[in-house]
Amino acid sequence: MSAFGYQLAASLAIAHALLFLGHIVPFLRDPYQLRKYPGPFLAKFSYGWNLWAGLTGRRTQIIHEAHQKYGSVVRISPSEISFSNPAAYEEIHSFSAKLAKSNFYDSFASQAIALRSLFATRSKTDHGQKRKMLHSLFTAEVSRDFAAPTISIASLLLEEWDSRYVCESQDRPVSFDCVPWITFLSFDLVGVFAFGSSFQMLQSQSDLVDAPVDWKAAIEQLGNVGPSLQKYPLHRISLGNTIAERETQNYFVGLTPPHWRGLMRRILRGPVHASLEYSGFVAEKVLQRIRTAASDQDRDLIGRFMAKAEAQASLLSCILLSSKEPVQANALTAELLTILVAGSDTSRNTLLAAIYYIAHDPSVQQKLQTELDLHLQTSNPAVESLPYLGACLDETLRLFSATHMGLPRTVPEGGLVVRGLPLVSGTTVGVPIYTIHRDKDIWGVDAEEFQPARWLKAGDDQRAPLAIAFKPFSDGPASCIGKSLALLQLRLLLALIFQRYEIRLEEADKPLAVEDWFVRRITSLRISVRRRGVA
Ligand code: HEM
Repeated sequence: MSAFGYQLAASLAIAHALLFLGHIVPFLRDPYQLRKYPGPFLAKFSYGWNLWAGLTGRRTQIIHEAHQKYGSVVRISPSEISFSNPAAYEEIHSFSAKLAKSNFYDSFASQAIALRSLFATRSKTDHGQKRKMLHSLFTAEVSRDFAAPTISIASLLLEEWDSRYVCESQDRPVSFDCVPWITFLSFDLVGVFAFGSSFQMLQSQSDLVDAPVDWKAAIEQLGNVGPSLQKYPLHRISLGNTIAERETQNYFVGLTPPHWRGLMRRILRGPVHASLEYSGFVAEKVLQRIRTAASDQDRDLIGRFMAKAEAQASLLSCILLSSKEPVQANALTAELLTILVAGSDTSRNTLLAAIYYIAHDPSVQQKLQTELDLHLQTSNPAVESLPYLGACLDETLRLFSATHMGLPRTVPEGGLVVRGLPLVSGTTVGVPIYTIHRDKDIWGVDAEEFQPARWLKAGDDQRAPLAIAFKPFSDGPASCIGKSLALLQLRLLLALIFQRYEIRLEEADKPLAVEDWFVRRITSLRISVRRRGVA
């Protein structure tokens, strides 16, 4: 063997030895005292199993199957335990529990802006302060201000569907993929909520938006918001694809152990760039909106703008007007980076799933339509009080929670006992929402089936156990801040869509086409629509 051959063999031997020691030594030392817990063999030694499960796009299903195989406590990485018992949710996520978000959330901190959003904030104290500040912008009362814009934006969707897909002869319905339409709708709605104006995607039938070519210039400008802001050369980016790439990247990086994250980001160079472009886009939108309030003429415009109820309640307007401090453009941008995603992706996928489930069962669709016809007046759609509509939505959120994984939390100093098991400080714990939503002990033998009636049949004594195992919006201090808005909009949209159309699935025998990342993503849903009451 040549000298080079010896060198190569020696290097490989050292690399293998290091790799072996790097996994075996921690396993033998067992710093988290997790050796006694069952789980996939590789997960005992390496974070690779968890990352591999993520890369397959079926991680929640894989962890669900691991629970079926190993029981209610499963070790899914050298430092992480998954609990499938619904009672563990309360112990981990309640207000009295002291667990902070795990280092998974570091990956959701913007690479472009030093400040963290509420969602990515891990320190309990900082998170509590931010939450207190933002709370008043997400109350049920504020959400109700968005009912009117939701109806008017939804009517654009319905007009488009009427003109394109409702044909004279209902014998040959036109089938189409409704995913792009619901995507445009969701972005337009979150645009109104966040910036006071829609992205007009339904009008343009495109999710292309203008973003600064030089994203860094827009970010730098955030630190120096003056009356005369710089203009940037812009280019068109697909907001849907950019956000999808950003979210997938955040999810993979979050599943990677912290010391390997730099390498992972280098591997995911394309999505990392998409994420930075997205930051530039949001920064530019924030700057534009602040500029609207900055000059004399714009103050006038803002005055008129604020007179409109829906604009008055827009997130940005509230922050701008309620803040006594000078506007922190970078803090706003950090928050909006999350809210544009959290407010569109989750609702979009939930709405698509609800359309799928309701259309899948003609008897469910008919019952819903009977309720809508009896009680819904277009002028005043009091959707909050419609029980079957509420049951359809709850059942959708049960079977299809947009955020469905075990939301990882870190055991604090001093350790913690979960379900009677002592856990040492630093251990990561989670309860997969996907799995507790399918627990047969709670939901019955038909747990896998879409049965809205289960919510109406449940007597008062049965509601408490159901509530313990129903966490689509999570629970406790870091639960979904947008829950009221999401529920209001989803109820309205479902009511408007199903009162107008009878919907059929083109491929009713096929399961939903879903990709499983941090937010579950429906990739296609082909339907046909028939105007109700039209022969
Ligand atoms: C069906 C729709 C929705 C579902 C299923 C949902 C679900 C969730 C869940 C499970 C969490 C906890 C995540 C975690 O701990 O890692 C969460 C957090 C959050 N959601 Fe939602 N969400 C929805 C809609 C919305 C909307 C419409 C908004 C805003 C407009 C929003 C904004 C947020 C924010 C900012 C957080 C972070 C809260 C915190 O850390 O305190 N969500 N959501």
